[in-house]
Amino acid sequence: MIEYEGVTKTFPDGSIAVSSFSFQIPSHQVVALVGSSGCGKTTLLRMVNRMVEPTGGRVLIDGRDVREMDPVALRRSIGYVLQNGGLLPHRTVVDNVATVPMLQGVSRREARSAAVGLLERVGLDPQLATRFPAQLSGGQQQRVGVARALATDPNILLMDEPFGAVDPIVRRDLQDELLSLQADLGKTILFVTHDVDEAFRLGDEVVVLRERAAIAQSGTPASILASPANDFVRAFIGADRAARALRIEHVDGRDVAVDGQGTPVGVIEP
Ligand SMILES: Nc1ncnc2c1ncn2[C@@H]1O[C@H](COP(=O)(O)OP(=O)(O)OP(=O)(O)O)[C@@H](O)[C@H]1O
Repeated sequence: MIEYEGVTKTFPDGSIAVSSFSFQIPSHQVVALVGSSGCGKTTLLRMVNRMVEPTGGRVLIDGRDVREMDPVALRRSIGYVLQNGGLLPHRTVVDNVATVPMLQGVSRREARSAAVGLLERVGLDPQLATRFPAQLSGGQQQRVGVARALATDPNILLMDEPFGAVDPIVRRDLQDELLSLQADLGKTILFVTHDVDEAFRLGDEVVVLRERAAIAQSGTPASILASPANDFVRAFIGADRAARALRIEHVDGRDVAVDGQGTPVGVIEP
């Protein structure tokens, strides 16, 4: 479990990125932090692996204050996926995935062979393993980023807008892939996005943030959709969502779900 206890971050220039944020991320769950640009999502994420140190409050992992942990060991024990992949440009795909395990003492051969397995696992053709990152599409690079984050078999994955830079179809594929990996692996995942649909699709729980990481609402996607806590959440989860509000029509003895524009979107099973 990851716990934020009254966490605050004031940067040296006086800007307050996070003000008194408290939240618990249960183990083996995906929690999606969603909010507009600049609301403090990345700052929150980076506090877990100590890339940002809070100026107040504490972050605990399984009851232990992260400040008591060695930052390098901590970072190596937590998977981190960034929007642009964050891959090392001068190393091949397979070596990008194998590097951290090798730093941890795994032999080159073993690390490379595990890396190829992981690349397959995230849906990447193993033939691409000897390419360099620049020779891959954006979506393929993100898959490598996920494989690399998983290479040390961490309990925690931090994902910062990992699918933000790819087209909607590839994005959807990557989301599916993550959901299927998570069904097998059961990691504790903290996922940052500004896209409400993505947050609702991936999060077991969603935290809607406003400026300075104030929690506007948290809960399951269904509970937030069913009863937005206030006008901010209502506006944030999308004016267009009202247009998408579904209704049931009876057609040929079956219940068909129809959206706000009258487009049938599916059949309701009895
Ligand atoms: N090193 C820094 N020094 C000063 N201010 C910073 C620093 N890093 C972030 N901030 C400020 O803190 C606030 C939160 O930034 P953060 O990157 O956490 O937001 P975000 O929600 O992740 O935004 P985005 O979605 O645009 O990445 C912003 O106002 C930002 O300008």
